[in-house]
Amino acid sequence: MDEKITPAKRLQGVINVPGDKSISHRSIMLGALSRGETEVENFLMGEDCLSTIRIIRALGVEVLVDNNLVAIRSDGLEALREPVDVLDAGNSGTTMRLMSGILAGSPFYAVITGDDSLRSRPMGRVIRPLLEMGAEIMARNNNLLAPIAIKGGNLRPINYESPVASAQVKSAVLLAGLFAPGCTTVIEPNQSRDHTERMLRHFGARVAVDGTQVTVWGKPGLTGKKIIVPGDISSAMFLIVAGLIVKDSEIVLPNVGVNPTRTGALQVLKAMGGDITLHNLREINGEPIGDIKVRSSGLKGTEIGGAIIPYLIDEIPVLAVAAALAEGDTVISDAGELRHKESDRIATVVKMLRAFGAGVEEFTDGFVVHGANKITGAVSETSADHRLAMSAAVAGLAAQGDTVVRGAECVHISYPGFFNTLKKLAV
Ligand SMILES: O=C(O)C1=C[C@@H](OP(=O)(O)O)[C@@H](O)[C@H](O)C1
Ligand SMILES: C=C(OP(=O)(O)O)C(=O)O
Repeated sequence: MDEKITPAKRLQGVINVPGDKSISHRSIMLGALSRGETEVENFLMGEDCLSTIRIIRALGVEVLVDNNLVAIRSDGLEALREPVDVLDAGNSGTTMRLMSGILAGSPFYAVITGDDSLRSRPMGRVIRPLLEMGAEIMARNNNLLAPIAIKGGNLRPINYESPVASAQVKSAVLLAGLFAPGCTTVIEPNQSRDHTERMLRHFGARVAVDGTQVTVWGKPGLTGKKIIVPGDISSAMFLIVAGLIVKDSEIVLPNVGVNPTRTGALQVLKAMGGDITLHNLREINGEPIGDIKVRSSGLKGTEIGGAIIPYLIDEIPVLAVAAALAEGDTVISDAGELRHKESDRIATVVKMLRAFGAGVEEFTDGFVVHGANKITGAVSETSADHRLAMSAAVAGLAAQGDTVVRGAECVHISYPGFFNTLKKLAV
């Protein structure tokens, strides 16, 4: 499906962004491992999270869906049953990697696969530690790629030093650690998002965090809980950048998750000169949330690299759009992980920005954007990558001339209703 974007004169409105994708996945998985009922409000009904629901159902746990409300009923850690067919994680890396940890702990045989994109993404990073914990695992291409066949059970706890800062790797090992007697520890090179740690505590697990080191105590008695999913800061970021780069705009986004391991892009945009303010800060189910207000601003180029990268990894495509309209250069480095997402997001972002007429140079682990105060409308291919499609649409709002976003239906992965929201804001 193609979506046509016309330049916006200004953007104005109050928008409730959909529920956080990372937290939605985890609410279903931890609900399925907890005794009793878990009720999830504001669940993200995006394709990725629906893949998680389908898999949990295929493992024998009841999941009821009513609009954005989800209820899970489970008998606890040992409730899952051997699935009769292959499990399909679709486009979702989070589903495949976190579920691999749960399957490694469960005493039965299961095979998990995904779409073309997911079958080309690195899975050795979760398979290696799970093998070390004692799971039997076979996967394509020498245990590097899905489909992954897992015969789980009888795990031992490990101390795992992860070579990558990845919440999916950390979470896979911590979730497997729930099934192992004793303490399982993960150490990361830099801290990644900590939703798993926060939610494990909420459900009653014992978790210790010391800098980049996280330990979970195995065999906990988890109990069902109520979860209210905050608005997704990663989805909000498309509207925030749009509000900054389209003249005379003012947008308010209530109830958005502002967990510090997710707000790197807010820091960067503020340092670039963005008028972004946070209001009504509070906490729900162990996650900080607040209301975000953004006004159009003149932006300056910046440098993005080092320990902040995991705190803004999914926002780099849209930050690159902001950089294209900023004064001066923006350099993004230490971001090699982008090559392992739904598309190779270094190559695809560079190609997208060039289509809009921006000056960009590609490196192995990042790129530099030569900012200018003008970009021109483009036909943007999206490589079936939701974040690319939404970034191109945001660029189109501030470009001169019309833009066409090809394959725009992929936004359903994380932000159903995205294009309607843009239309509503363009008063
Ligand atoms: O744990 C999660 O929910 C996620 C972790 C990140 O991936 P990595 O762990 O591969 O960095 C992120 O890019 C993804 O969108 C969601
Ligand atoms: C990388 C992403 O998700 P996942 O790894 O779950 O496919 C994303 O949503 O940008």
